[in-house]
Amino acid sequence: MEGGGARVSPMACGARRHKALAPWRFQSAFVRRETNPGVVFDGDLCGSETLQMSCDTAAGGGLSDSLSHRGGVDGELQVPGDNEAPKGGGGGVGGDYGLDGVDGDLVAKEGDLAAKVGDSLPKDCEIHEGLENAKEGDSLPNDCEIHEGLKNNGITTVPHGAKPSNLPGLNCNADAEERNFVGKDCNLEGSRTGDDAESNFVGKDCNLEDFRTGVPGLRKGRKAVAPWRFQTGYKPKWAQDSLSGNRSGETEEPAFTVRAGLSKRAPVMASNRPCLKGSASGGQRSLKVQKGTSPAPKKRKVDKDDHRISLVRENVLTKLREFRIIYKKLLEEEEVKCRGKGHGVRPDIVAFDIFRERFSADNDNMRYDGSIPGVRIGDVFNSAMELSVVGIHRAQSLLVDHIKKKDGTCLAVSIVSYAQPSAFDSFDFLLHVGSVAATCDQKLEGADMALQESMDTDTPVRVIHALVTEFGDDCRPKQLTTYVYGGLYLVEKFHREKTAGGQYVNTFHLRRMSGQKQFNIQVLKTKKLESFDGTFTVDTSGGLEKVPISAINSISNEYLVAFRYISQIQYPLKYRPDPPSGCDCVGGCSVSQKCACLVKNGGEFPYNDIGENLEDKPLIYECGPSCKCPPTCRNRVSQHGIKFRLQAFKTNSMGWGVRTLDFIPYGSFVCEYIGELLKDEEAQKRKNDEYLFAIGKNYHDVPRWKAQIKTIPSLQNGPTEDDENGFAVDALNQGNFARFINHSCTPNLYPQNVLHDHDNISMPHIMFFAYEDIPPLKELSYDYNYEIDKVYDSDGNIKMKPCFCGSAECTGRLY
Ligand SMILES: C[S@@+](CC[C@H](N)C(=O)[O-])C[C@H]1O[C@@H](n2cnc3c(N)ncnc32)[C@H](O)[C@@H]1O
Repeated sequence: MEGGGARVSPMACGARRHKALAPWRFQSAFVRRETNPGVVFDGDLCGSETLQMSCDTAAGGGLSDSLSHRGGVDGELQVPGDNEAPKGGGGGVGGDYGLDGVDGDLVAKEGDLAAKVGDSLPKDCEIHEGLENAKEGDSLPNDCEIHEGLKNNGITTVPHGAKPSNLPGLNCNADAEERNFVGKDCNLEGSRTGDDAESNFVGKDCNLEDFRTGVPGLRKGRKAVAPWRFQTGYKPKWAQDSLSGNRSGETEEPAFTVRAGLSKRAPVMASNRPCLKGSASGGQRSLKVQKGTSPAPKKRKVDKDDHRISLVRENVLTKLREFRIIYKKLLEEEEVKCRGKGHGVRPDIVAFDIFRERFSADNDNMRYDGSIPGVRIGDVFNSAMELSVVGIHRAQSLLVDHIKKKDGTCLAVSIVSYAQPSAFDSFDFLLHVGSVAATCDQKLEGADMALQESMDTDTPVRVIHALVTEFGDDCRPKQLTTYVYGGLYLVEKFHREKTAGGQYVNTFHLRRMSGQKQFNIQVLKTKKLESFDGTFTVDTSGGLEKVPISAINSISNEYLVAFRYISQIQYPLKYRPDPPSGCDCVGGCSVSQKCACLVKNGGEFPYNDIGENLEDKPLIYECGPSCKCPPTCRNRVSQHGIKFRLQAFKTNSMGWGVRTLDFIPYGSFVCEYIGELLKDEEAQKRKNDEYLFAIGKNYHDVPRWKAQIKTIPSLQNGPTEDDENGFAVDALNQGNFARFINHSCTPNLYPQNVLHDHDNISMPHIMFFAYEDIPPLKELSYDYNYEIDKVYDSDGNIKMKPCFCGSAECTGRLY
């Protein structure tokens, strides 16, 4: 981190000194891409398909996936277990995962995935009772048992006697997570009953209390006025282009575009981001604005094949979206239940049942071997249930999914591989360790026999890589599993190896079929904790956040810089705002009841019925402490704090950054920018302005807010003195993890002005919302909105700083 920053002599700019000095960065006021009706699916990225499918999907609709909410709660989701990721776990997390490159989402490296004996599995497996869709011997190996209680989760095959460490993604602790699908004969009891399952999906102790409550204030910054960075009220360039029709970067033209009907949600592809023509909030981006260089949009020819393909793809994405919506709703219900009494049934399983009812016909008719139309190599799935939803691997099938042919023989059609790639491994070759035979004479059975049949008949097998990220510490190790579709493989050969224990292990060699798209994603390294050579902090918030905020540095031994962690804005005594007047909606707020808070919002709920803010607004009034409505009121969203698991991590070129470990649906509240409230003059005097965020100044700067402003009573009077001389939040010495969120020219967050605990529009809360669906492991970013060539040092010289966001739309300079 550099100190000093954009210091400017207060007088350097004449009357509006701040303006000249500071390119105020970080403005909200941006336009959602949803305004662009088209949904674009990404094409190749670096020679490979991207991991954005899940995003796309969600783009359409919505919802949160298992990961997200699991995290939501206590971060207990992932179960740890002393088992480590199998081979290659890699080396810790690290690197600039999200920002460098569009889809840098997940990332992994190539690796020979070299599975070792026991790697992906087992032998005497047990299927816990209640597994409705799995029958004994179904997809599994020898000597399997079925235990009670586990319904449909396809999860529980566990090898007798196998060490946890042999089972990637397997958790044997009480916290255990079932989603890894592997299971082991360990303590899944809880899971069966749903107890531990909840840990995985809702957070262990169901700390979902405030799961979807409010959002705090919002702010606007006036460009001219605000000196520093971090102002709300700005519109990313691509967002603007989406309105204007301009776009750039044709080289990143998506493979195809779906024009209709995906959903209310905005497209998410980075490649579809048009070039910005000028900032909605006043043209901060002087370079672009001055030059007016936005190229005219090029029309892409879409032929019939493209159209057909896009429809198929759309169908897949729609299913996934539907599933996520169902799942999200169930999570919310689960949250309510948790508040009341105990745990319920795993929502992902229930969601899948509901989904199946709705889409049963489709699934039944689904072609089941070979590639699945509409599913692309590199597509990312957030849970095993999602694999089933799109048809690449049935939920009840554990590691190997197989089908019965007419002649009665079984054919393996897909494998979920938990072999973790290491740094130099290749995805081209895969070893799958099947069941363990008691004697060398024993016949192949179940899934192993199906794999042999696939080998004999040259039947391609879909391979889904289950990438396990460990992110806890020794005491509370946790895992995050993300599934990436790797393409078709052929089973080349199989052999039996004698283990030290005298048993024979069925080992299958699979080779990736040539001619497929490269599978070159980088995988978050999942190094064994004990050999991790970086630094790791379990919770940088020290328990102040509902969800722990871990910090990891896998590129050096440097710990997160010291600062005082606070979870609420620090108001100097003299500026402490008064509590607002509240509404009287005892039974809950509604537009028809003329809720006083909704009236302040212009007569409408600012959020949709699942708490999403789908479009930035000049200001949002949430219900607050004086209101009579319950905490579950739909008009309380950002005030309930973070619900996604987020992690500070050391990037290669931008210092520390923040990434999500969960899937974050578009429109979701992510976090607040917390720090010390300062008057502008005071902020100007601070030597280090790297963590300053100008607030409350830009309500009237955004042309497209004009209509909305007319409906918000508090903004009727036009710019006030405070617009010129307002406040800033400084997170340098005290703040929350949001201080580590880096800038990107194609950000995935936007700041929103929100008020809930006071009514002073010059000091709204800065609440970040997801500008798009954000997949797990993606770095979070927002646009600092610096005005190029308008940042000065203390001698009045223009300061320049290169931008390392890595976006295709990068302007090259931070300021
Ligand atoms: C609010 S801090 C963000 C957290 C910071 N990376 C850290 O380690 O504390 C802003 C500073 O991060 C760095 N930074 C953020 N985004 C950047 C980008 N896209 N390119 C280069 N540096 C960036 C710059 O040094 C900037 O002044």
